[in-house]
Amino acid sequence: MDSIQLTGIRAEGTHGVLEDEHSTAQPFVVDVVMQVDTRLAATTDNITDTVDYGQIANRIVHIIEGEHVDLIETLAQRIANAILQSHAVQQVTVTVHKPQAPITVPFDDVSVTITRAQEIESWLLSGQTEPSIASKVSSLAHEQQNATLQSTQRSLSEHISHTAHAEHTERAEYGNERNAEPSMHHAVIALGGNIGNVEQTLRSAIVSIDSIPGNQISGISPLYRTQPWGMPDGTPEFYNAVVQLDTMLDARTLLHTLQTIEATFGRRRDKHWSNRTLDLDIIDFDHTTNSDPMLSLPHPRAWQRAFVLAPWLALDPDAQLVGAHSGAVAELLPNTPDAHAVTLVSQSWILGDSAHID
Ligand SMILES: Nc1ncnc2c1ncn2[C@@H]1O[C@H](COP(=O)(O)OP(=O)(O)OP(=O)(O)O)[C@@H](O)[C@H]1O
Ligand SMILES: Nc1nc2c(c(=O)[nH]1)N=C(CO)CN2
Repeated sequence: MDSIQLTGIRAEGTHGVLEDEHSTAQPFVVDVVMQVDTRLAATTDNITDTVDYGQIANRIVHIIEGEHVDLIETLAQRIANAILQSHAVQQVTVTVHKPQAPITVPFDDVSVTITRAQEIESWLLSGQTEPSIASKVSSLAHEQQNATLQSTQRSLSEHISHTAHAEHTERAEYGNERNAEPSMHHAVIALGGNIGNVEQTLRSAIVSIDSIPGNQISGISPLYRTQPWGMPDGTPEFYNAVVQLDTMLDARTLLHTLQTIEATFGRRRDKHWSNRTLDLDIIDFDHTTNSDPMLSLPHPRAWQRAFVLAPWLALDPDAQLVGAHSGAVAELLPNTPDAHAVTLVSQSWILGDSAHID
């Protein structure tokens, strides 16, 4: 198997058993070896067919600088979990060095090395769940994941062959370049829901999106708890997040894929703005604009929704909305009616370690 190696990633963190280590940052250095089949990428020369090592480096720094843990074993596990979010990585070996560890004799370095392989449940579950429950949930998650992937891929290939027949003369629009070489697009997708175990659903939905051939999730926002926007009093609160996606799909195929994933997670479309298990909206696609009601770009209501703008801003402080209500997301956010109705739940929810959500 091919491997991609990233060594000497450095950042300061407050990890350690001693009280003083909880407050005084010290350096941690991380090396990773990722097992990736690079043959497809070498043929297509396309980053979405491999792993983006720049993204991996950012994830590692985010974890080192993030929430305190006592042990470098735990830190290594969190880093492995975060790397295995990229499904191109089949196995990863993580070494965490702590060169200034509080050891009272002269020493060069202390480190831990772990090897973990790709298993969906390795990052869907925190390892903090009670083991018997964990194994049940993990196999359910796995089954649901496989079912989602198969049904989405089936639906996607049907959609592609249908549209290829029906619309072969159509002009290229918002990334729908039927006669051109496929190219890479950048999308921002909002996720939300207010029925069931939404946190788990959102995590699984992200895996599903990332699993579609040609897709690579490149950024995941923190998780927010949000008051229902434009919905009657008594509506259960929502959880919302935003992801950035590199995709070879055109915008319409991407929307179709997202709707198939919504359906697999039990989304019903009986009423407008109704309670839902999962909602996936395309907020931005290559900064293009389009007024087709079937696919409006950017999303026509994003500019007035803190439940979209707050996670987007947390993910990308320079985010810009294009179109009729264009502007920096940082400037649009304070003017939204729900600006004070969004609460940060967790930065690292995707790793499965946020506070319990009922
Ligand atoms: N940018 C977009 N992202 C997702 N759906 C869109 C977009 N633009 C238009 N649509 C269309 O909107 C229709 C309704 O979508 P959906 O059921 O997700 O709406 P909603 O979540 O209830 O409301 P809202 O669109 O205000 O968030 C979809 O069938 C889809 O064709
Ligand atoms: N807080 C919150 N409110 C909403 C949401 C949502 O995701 N979060 N989605 C809606 C329709 O898409 C309507 N209202």
